[in-house]
Amino acid sequence: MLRSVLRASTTRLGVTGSRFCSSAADKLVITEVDDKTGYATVTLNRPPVNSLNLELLTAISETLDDLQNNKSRGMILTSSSKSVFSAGLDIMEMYKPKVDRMKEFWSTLQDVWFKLYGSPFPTVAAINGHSPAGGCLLSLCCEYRVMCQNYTIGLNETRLGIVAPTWFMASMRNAMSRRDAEMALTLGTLFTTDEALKVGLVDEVATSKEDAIAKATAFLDKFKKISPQARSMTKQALRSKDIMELEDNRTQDIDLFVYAVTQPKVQKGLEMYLEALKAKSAK
Ligand SMILES: CC/C=C\C/C=C\C/C=C\CCC/C=C/C(=O)SCCNC(=O)CCNC(=O)[C@H](O)C(C)(C)COP(=O)(O)OP(=O)(O)OC[C@H]1O[C@@H](n2cnc3c(N)ncnc32)[C@H](O)[C@@H]1OP(=O)(O)O
Repeated sequence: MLRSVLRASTTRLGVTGSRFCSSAADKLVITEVDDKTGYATVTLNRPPVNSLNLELLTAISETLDDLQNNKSRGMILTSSSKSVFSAGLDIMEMYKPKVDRMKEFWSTLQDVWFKLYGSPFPTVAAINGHSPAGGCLLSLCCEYRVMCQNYTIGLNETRLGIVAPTWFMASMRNAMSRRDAEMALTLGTLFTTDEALKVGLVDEVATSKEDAIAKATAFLDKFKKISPQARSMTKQALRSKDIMELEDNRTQDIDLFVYAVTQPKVQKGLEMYLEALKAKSAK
């Protein structure tokens, strides 16, 4: 039985700050905690495609703080959309950008990655829709991925003429073999659910969102008899090299992002990609 909305952070209009929930529907991130298990289901709620803009990333970051402060027993990350988990970074944050906002945007994405990839509590992504690029990254930060049938997932940055940062790559390498990660990253492969299962990009396939949540819960249940402290220390030790690498290079990483994305050739590529997306959605 879902008990409470721990916190529903940041309204969809992008007002920074937080309010305790009145109506969850207008929140960018909805958090519900199950009374019995103590697990939090965190639902991304930025229609139509949960593209990750500064406001949504801020809401995710605040939610992860809340879960950590409340000593969460586990988190299931999912989406309110019927067909998209997350369309990745909001391309509008990168197309004709204002540099100050762009820096804040990237720094907030880094925060989300630190908090999710390094979270002390166990995390599962219930991927109930397409999950390209930044959407795939969010799921890769989790320890386990359950994906519904007939969607696509992958780090497809090279298809947009951009390069996935090294910490995106490290997250993928943590889930699948180095060889498969290299092929996937260089080709910008978007895997179908079944293909993703074969290469280990996802761990289980589900028949519906409910089935995905049930499987995610079963994964979290596996830790019932394991010491939470031993579990989290083990996870963090395994991931610490990747985390320290970005910690040591945060500013350079932001500068590189700004430099790369503001290149005229990259801007042109983003413009064409956006046009193609809009033309497709207009059909
Ligand atoms: C070694 C390292 C060296 C250097 C590295 C240094 C720097 C790195 C520099 C940059 C790194 C950037 C990393 C980027 C990561 C990203 O995440 S980029 C985003 C990639 N995302 C995608 O490619 C997905 C695009 N979207 C889709 O494919 C589809 O929308 C979908 C399959 C997700 C869903 O399909 P549909 O349900 O059919 O929905 P529509 O396509 O009709 O879309 C509805 C609506 O939403 C708009 N939209 C979709 N995706 C985005 C997006 N990502 N951002 C902004 N807007 C998006 C789409 O245009 C439609 O809009 P309208 O036409 O309705 O206005």
